[in-house]
Amino acid sequence: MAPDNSENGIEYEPIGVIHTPYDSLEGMPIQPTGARGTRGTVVLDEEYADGLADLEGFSHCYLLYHFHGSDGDARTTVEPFLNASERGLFSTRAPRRPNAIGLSVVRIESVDGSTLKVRDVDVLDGTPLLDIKPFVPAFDVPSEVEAGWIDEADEDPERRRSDDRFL
Ligand SMILES: C[S@@+](CC[C@H](N)C(=O)[O-])C[C@H]1O[C@@H](n2cnc3c(N)ncnc32)[C@H](O)[C@@H]1O
Repeated sequence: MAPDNSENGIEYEPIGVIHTPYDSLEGMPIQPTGARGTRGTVVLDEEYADGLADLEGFSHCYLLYHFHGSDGDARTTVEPFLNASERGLFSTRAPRRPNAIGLSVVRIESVDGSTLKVRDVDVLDGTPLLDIKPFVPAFDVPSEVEAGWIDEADEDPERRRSDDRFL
């Protein structure tokens, strides 16, 4: 049943769970570009299964989820995986944040009942799912893009692997 968010603050309930081959933070990819080909299964709670209708026509979708292995944290700087210096939290994708919400663009392989099979997943097995949205180039890809300090980062995001610094 959907949560009642009408009063005092916001409370989300997971709508499903993301299964992946990654059962440890050590050595896993840090972004979908580093997880190319990795298969995952998104299992939606039955009550939301009808919401997957029409998604099969899209090649990619966003998964929004809760970083369940990381405590929420109000610190405003972090040392990200890609650089050996502190950065402002909101210029990073670090999992330890005030609201531990992650997002990944993944490739859709199939939709079957309440199950969505995807590729290129960069999340831990058992990650609670908050939402799914289609990736739409006409909505989501701006014509000119700069990626700040990440454009000049020390490390290649495709090759860089995770550790447990954000536990
Ligand atoms: C840098 S974050 C990026 C995730 C997502 N693509 C984003 O931009 O929000 C990816 C890292 O978060 C960590 N991670 C993945 N799933 C997690 C989970 N469920 N709980 C805590 N940490 C997680 C792992 O260290 C992984 O390498």
